[in-house]
Amino acid sequence: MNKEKEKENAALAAVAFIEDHMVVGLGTGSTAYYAITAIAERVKKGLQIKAVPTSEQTATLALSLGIPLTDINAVDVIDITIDGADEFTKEKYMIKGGGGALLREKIVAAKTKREFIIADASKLVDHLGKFKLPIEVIPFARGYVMEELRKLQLKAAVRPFITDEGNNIIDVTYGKIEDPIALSAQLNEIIGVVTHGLFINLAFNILMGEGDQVKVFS
Ligand SMILES: O=C[C@H](O)[C@H](O)[C@H](O)COP(=O)(O)O
Repeated sequence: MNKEKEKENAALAAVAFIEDHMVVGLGTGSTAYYAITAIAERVKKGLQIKAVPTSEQTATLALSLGIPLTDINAVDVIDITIDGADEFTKEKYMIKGGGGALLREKIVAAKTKREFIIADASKLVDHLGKFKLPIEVIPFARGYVMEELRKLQLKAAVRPFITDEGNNIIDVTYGKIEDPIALSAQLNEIIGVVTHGLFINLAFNILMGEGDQVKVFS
């Protein structure tokens, strides 16, 4: 079974949870793409939802497919969000932000009742850290944060990319993250860090396509 089919199967399983009148968060990336196109198909058939996009890229895609959008600040709660991940463990710890959308994705996830993460089987890892951890920093703090990471003897590089919020991203090589909860707290303490790509206690279910099955981590 190929990776794209696994992504699509996971996406279709998640989209089945969407009901009329829900506020739906739309993720970003190549896996979320399958969910967005499946949602658009249901909207064409009469499904009534309002959607909150997690990036400008997703907003453009959703609008082009006829999915009605709303402002995140105009809703009290988001019922369901469907988003991808760069890596995840069976404890539902994740790294996100490979596509640079981590900040809005994290805000949307925090405001969501049921966050469904969809992925192909290659994203499941025993320990996070093979994927470089994205850290979003305000441009003014870029040099300072790089220096702080250097002091910790970490390999870090500024990504040639500006986020939707006008910030920079620093990708940090960890190799193996022993304690994601402690690392998350440590990174949040660095002045100038807006957020980082560690998502902890934010997924309701992870739906992973594996062969022609969809495995659920809850
Ligand atoms: O910033 C991007 C997001 O966190 C994506 O959800 C993540 O990078 C996974 O993307 P993909 O589904 O393309 O692997």
